[in-house]
Amino acid sequence: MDGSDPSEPGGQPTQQSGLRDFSTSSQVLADGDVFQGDKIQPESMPERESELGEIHSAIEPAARGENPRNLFIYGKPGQGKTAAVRLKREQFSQFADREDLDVTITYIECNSANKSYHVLTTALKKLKELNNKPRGRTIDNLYSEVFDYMNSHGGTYIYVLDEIDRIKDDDENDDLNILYKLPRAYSSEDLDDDIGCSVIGISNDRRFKSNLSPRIKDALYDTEVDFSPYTHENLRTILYRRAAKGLNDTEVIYKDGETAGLRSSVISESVIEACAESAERERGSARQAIDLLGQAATIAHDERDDEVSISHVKNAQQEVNKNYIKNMLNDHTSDDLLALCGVLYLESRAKTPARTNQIHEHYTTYAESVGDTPLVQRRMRDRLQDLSLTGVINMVKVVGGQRGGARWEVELAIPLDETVDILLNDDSYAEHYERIAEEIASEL
Ligand SMILES: Nc1ncnc2c1ncn2[C@@H]1O[C@H](COP(=O)(O)OP(=O)(O)OP(=O)(O)O)[C@@H](O)[C@H]1O
Repeated sequence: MDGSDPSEPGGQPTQQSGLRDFSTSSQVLADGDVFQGDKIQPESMPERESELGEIHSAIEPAARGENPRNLFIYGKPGQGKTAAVRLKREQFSQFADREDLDVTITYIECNSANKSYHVLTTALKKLKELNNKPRGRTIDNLYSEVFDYMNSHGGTYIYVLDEIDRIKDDDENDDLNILYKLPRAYSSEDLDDDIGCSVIGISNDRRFKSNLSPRIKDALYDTEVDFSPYTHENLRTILYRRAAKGLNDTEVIYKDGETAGLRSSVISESVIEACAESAERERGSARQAIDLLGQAATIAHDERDDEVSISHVKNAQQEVNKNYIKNMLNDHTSDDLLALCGVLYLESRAKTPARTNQIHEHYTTYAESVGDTPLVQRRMRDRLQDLSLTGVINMVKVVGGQRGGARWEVELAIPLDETVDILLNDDSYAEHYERIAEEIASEL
């Protein structure tokens, strides 16, 4: 093989052949990895100064040999919760090394450790630096092993439980629930008096707290920090720093220690503005803003352009929106999604804000069409409430209708076209929702 195009006499690749030359470099991208998922950890987060301060205050007692505070961090997706905790962990670990402090901060991703049992096996694997998680133990054994380890090694232990809302035990017994046990271990008989222990829980699910038993709530919620959605200005400065890292010939301009602008030959302020504006509209997610900029830069590179332009951003937008919406839908049950289909139908016919009885009518037809038993209106309204808590729809109570009573009004909070497109074409949804989505799409 000589790498030539066999379909062409003479073997030269052409535009028509659909083959593009590979390239080892890029006119715009200095390091595309900078925009990939959550691969790169920010070295500073000036937009989260006060939230970092709260994390700092919760951890710092450990430096004085006191027990650190339990902390609960809430915020919508992409608001820098994980990044902020990691940044503080890094900063504190360096300080602890310098000062020879015995503090262990263990980070556990509860998405894959979604039962108390799995959290404990993950904790043991990390604490004891095992190759695999321990197997075949009872939950009592695991608690004993974790506490024995802490008692015998001494020091202070901070457990970061990211996506803590994923922990759902089959056993309703609080005494065996990690969310009860760990935050109060410090004052229990499980740990020796000189051992410190606390929990930092991170969640993007507002429903989580309301579903906890009062005992767990009490144990877990010492201090709560809310990561409110990033503003347009926040997203702009986050994007400046990412652009300077990931794009060629681009640097942030600082004035008196503050971010003042961007100097670049491959991207203009207006393109950064467009990315920030789009992400702000979609609940101010930094992840989405960074994704969008990265996709736009990749399209510019693929097209062998020497600048990232607004039209690259527009092309990238649809793809990024779709990924974002898919992540949101993943968090919902089939009943939620059927109720959402009712909203989508009305939204596509410009009949929103809609009332629950209108949505229920379409929801019922859709549930029956896929062989599900429809919920009664009141229970379907609970499903709508769940969709509202994750930001898929807006749901407001309006007082003073025709009969003077209160009623709920609902409208879609995410882009209509992309949502319908996912239900219609995405492998995870199309099998169940394709027919329904076709009907909704018929008027788009
Ligand atoms: N202030 C910031 N400066 C630089 N990068 C940021 C900032 N905030 C967030 N990011 C980046 O945005 C992405 C999302 O952040 P992060 O994972 O911390 O969000 P999150 O709130 O934990 O989201 P989720 O609830 O979805 O897990 C990451 O790539 C992170 O590095």
